[in-house]
Amino acid sequence: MTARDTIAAIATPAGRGGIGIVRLSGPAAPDIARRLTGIQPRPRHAHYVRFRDADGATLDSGLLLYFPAPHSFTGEDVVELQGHGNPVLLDLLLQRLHALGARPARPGEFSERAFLEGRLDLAQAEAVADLIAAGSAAAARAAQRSLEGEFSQRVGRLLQALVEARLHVEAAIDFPEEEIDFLADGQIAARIGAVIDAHAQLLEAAERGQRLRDGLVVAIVGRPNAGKSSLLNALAGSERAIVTDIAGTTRDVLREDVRVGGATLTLVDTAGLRETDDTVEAEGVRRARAELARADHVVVVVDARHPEDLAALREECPAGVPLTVLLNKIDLPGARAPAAAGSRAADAGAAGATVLRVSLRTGENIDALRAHLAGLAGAADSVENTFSARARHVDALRRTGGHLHLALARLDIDRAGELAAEELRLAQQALSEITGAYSPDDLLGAIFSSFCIGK
Ligand SMILES: Nc1nc2c(c(=O)[nH]1)N(C=O)[C@@H](CNc1ccc(C(=O)N[C@@H](CCC(=O)O)C(=O)O)cc1)CN2
Ligand SMILES: Nc1nc2c(ncn2[C@@H]2O[C@H](COP(=O)(O)OP(=O)(O)OP(=O)(O)O)[C@@H](O)[C@H]2O)c(=O)[nH]1
Ligand SMILES: [Mg+2]
Repeated sequence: MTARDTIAAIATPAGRGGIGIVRLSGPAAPDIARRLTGIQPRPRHAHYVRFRDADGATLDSGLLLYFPAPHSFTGEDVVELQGHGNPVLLDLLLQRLHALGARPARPGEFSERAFLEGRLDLAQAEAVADLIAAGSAAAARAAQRSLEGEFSQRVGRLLQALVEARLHVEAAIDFPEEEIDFLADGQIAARIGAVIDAHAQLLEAAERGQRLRDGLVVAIVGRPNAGKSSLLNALAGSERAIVTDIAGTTRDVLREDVRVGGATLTLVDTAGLRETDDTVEAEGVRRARAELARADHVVVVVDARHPEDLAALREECPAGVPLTVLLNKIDLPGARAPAAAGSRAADAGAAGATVLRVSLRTGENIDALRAHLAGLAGAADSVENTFSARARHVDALRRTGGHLHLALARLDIDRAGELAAEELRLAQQALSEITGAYSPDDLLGAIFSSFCIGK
């Protein structure tokens, strides 16, 4: 442990409010508090005091709290000054604290110190920021669960099983005369198999947690005039996009966050896909394809009078991205389902996708569409055991999984104990990045700098 300087920041949001809080953390905090207020703060006691300027004039009056190390949010000496919520007053107070020897905190520096002091692991520190950023009750509950260590504990349990499997492999290598037996009797492979199963469950849960945190990105694609922009407007509840009966109306990509059920989705409206000589429209089509390539989910809107359009559209969609097919305009005569179209191509187009028949004009079946989308976004999942997760965590878990599968292959197929051991070591390293037990140098800076100041 190295001695640290003392940091100060306004912890409450910018703007006027009932109360404004300035927080100090570091070894000089109690002394700075004493010089600011003239009293010696008692641990975990609320003092009503005057915050004084250098010349003794009252800057503000408020409450003073002192949490001595290590029993504080950061694990260092923490002082809170709870004054009136006026940004001018709070700035003056902060300047006074700087004059008394505190330095401005960087974004996330309080949480970073809590991490460095071992008060929170990395996933928990990230959950603090996610809790503050949560845009729905479900996302907030999930972040709370991560903050309480739910995610970290599950990572910890997997890590332990992985380390045990690794020890068995290492032991087998260390006793070469027994190695062949060890590797052949299938017990170690079974152990790794169990770790792989547990890993798959955790990855799935983390992906759900990430969807809750980040919201699902849903690209709306289809032929011109199918009703894509009408869909965006219907779900946004406003005339966000221009809708006309002219094919090729939408050219730019339009994004809109919409709430369905308890979840938030980002809908992406795009230009209708078709060959065109119009330079502007062609650029729109190019952008539509780019959105298609990076969406979490694709809604293909098809004019129900032309279900045969579906097969070609389906070919445009990247493999592996889940699809919803919306047969729109069922209010019009001539609307058909793909199966009824009698076309094999249309049937193939709908295979494996959820198909919903709607009219965006009359509103028919829109509720079913909403319920379906809410389910996709995780609102319908048992929120009870969901925890929040970030892309960083999901990425680390995917890399862990890759190494686990390789480890099993080395063992089972190649009978190469040393190579299996190395894969398990890499798996352990990737998994440890989540809670920060192992973290590459630049990772911490990247994580904490995205927090708010004062957090
Ligand atoms: N005024 C205020 N409200 C706040 C915070 C804060 O820092 N200040 N928080 C900041 O994020 C959150 C609460 N999180 C906190 C977590 C730990 C400790 C803390 O001092 N823990 C010590 C002492 C516990 C005790 O007194 O029983 C400990 O755990 O040892 C304080 C706040 C939300 N509300
Ligand atoms: N009858 C009927 N008309 C609809 C329905 N949905 C959309 N329309 C009409 O179809 C036309 C095209 O709708 P848009 O939402 O602009 O279609 P789009 O897919 O965004 O078209 P582009 O932007 O040109 O690719 C408009 O005149 C809409 O009013 C529907 O369910 N029934
Ligand atoms: Mg449009």
